[in-house]
Amino acid sequence: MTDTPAIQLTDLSKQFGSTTALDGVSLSVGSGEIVVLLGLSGSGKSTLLRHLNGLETATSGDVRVFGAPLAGVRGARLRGIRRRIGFIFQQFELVGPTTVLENVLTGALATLRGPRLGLLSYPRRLRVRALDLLAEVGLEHVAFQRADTLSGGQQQRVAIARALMQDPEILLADEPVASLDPESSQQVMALIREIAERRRLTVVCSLHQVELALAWADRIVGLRHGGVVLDRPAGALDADTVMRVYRQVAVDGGALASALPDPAEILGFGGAPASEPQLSGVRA
Ligand SMILES: Nc1ncnc2c1ncn2[C@@H]1O[C@H](COP(=O)(O)OP(=O)(O)OP(=O)(O)O)[C@@H](O)[C@H]1O
Repeated sequence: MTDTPAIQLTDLSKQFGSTTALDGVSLSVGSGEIVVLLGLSGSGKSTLLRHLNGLETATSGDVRVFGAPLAGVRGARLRGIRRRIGFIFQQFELVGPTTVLENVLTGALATLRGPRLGLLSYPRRLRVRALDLLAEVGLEHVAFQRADTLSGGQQQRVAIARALMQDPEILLADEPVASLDPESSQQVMALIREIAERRRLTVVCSLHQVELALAWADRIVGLRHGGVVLDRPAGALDADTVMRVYRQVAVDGGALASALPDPAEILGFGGAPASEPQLSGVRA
């Protein structure tokens, strides 16, 4: 790990009109760290991720990636930063009617001039590289198949290969297994971890599965109403502890809450989180 954090957020806040999506988030992620963001639906996970590659601009506070502030960065400089950051999404975002290989190749578009249409419009060295990446995610045998003929788990692996075409140093993942069955979810998460370790990537990934997060992450950051309420090494937490916090939140200060230890005590924070009426986003 280098001394400069890969990601540094200082007092980051984001307003969408009257909605506070992020509320004074400070977070430092070291190079090579694998971090999971947990939190109820609407707690700000996607908004936080989107700030990390300049898809959102902060209302206030500071976002630094590789030590460089993102505020006011536009055009070629922003594209240069984004090239170092891969992003994978819940719905894979593949072009269904085109081949798997061409989908992977689109990951290199930011490095090329002009539009590309068809496999042969990409330089040979990139086609070779895309095939190598498909082999890395175990899908070289479907390279020439249409992307929309693959299973969800396979499509997410194609999306991972596409992100790797950029040779990123940071990988952001927004609920990458939310559309997958439990077995495919395990496989995809194992693959991301394996690739991240091999390539020494910094990973920030939002998830809704508490058990999976605990088994997979180096560190867990819990968001609530756009603020950080938990930041601990995964090895220092267990599912019961994390779920107690969700339940405490869900019972709105009722009987279960009073029967449990103060979450501030469990989590090492100064103040207990306020009540949270919705539990619909918890899919643990
Ligand atoms: N572009 C937008 N315009 C207006 N409000 C937004 C926008 N993006 C997010 N929000 C709001 O900001 C808050 C945080 O949303 P965000 O999508 O970051 O939550 P999340 O934790 O990722 O939720 P989920 O787990 O459901 O994906 C929510 O209240 C949401 O409605």
